[in-house]
Amino acid sequence: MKPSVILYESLPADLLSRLNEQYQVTEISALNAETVAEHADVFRHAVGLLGSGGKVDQTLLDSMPALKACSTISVGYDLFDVDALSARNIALMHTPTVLTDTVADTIMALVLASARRVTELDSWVKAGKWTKNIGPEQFSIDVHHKTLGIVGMGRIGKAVAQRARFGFDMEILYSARSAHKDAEERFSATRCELDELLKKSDFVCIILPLTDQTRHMIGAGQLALMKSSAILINAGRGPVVDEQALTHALKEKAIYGAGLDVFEQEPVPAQAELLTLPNVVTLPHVGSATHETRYAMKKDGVENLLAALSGQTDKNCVNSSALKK
Ligand SMILES: NC(=O)C1=CN([C@@H]2O[C@H](COP(=O)(O)OP(=O)(O)OC[C@H]3O[C@@H](n4cnc5c(N)ncnc54)[C@H](O)[C@@H]3O)[C@@H](O)[C@H]2O)C=CC1
Ligand SMILES: O=C(O)C(=O)CO
Repeated sequence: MKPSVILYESLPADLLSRLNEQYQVTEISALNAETVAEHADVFRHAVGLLGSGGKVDQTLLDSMPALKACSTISVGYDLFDVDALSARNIALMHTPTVLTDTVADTIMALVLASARRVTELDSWVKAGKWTKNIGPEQFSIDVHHKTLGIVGMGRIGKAVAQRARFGFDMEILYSARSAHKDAEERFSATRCELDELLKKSDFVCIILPLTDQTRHMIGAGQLALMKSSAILINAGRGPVVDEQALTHALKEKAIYGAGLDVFEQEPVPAQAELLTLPNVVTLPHVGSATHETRYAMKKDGVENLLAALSGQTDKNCVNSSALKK
């Protein structure tokens, strides 16, 4: 009998058949307490777990004594208890390379849409309000030649810097725990403290992972440092920004606007005050969600799981250094 793998995200037929060649695959609708209880026996025997969006914590691991590898169809892995996985010698695989450019494109879309009021004016035109020549009420602000501050100068941060520098002639500032000489050389990026970045930037782009250190890194105090003409973009994880403080800053016009792909609670509740504000552009966490990139992520996810289950964790493994070979 083939060893068992649990799949909690749908796969295209070609990728599913690659898994099926070697493993008995059980597909579940989502990873949660109900599906774990429903398929308790499969969870007890499964050696692999593939999907995205479910919490993989100690409670889940206790129900999976045979688990050898998890493969998340995402680059972010904040839903995983990495220490608990490493303590059990379970590999955690992710998809860090295939989505970088797509997410950077989404971030530039948020920069442009929020600065040039694309969605707001689109609604205005469609509502039949364009009845005479436009005036200053419809004017917006320039993106080109402005200063972009990047908080999270990793793979995606650098891809954003590249677009901003060479596509829009923007000055690039970044704040980071250590210097990124490659970004300084390629994009003439200047490293500075977070406070200075917030004070000087016309656009503040947050593309950080969610960790104990980054949770609410941007709160009322940080927003107060930003220029009243500046725009905040968050495409990392929602809880990095204190949403209540952001709502207040936008309402008071303490900052010009925001572009958000991620929220403290997802899906963002329909009654959230944030959604009533004209100076915020919202997306439903679609940073990587193009047909091409979502296929590439799923392919990576399958290949990562197959590799990890055959003992290969040299590529795309979050906790390779903690694993006993
Ligand atoms: N909106 C979306 O659909 C997507 C969101 N993401 C999010 O973006 C994050 C970043 O992705 P990548 O650029 O591929 O990751 P990365 O690991 O290449 O970059 C993250 C950067 O943040 C820095 N960082 C971490 N903690 C920090 C701290 N406390 N202070 C300052 N800098 C800190 C790291 O040193 C690194 O340079 C992911 O972890 C994920 O949460 C990623 C893909 C899609
Ligand atoms: O990969 C991630 O971390 C996402 O948020 C979705 O692509």
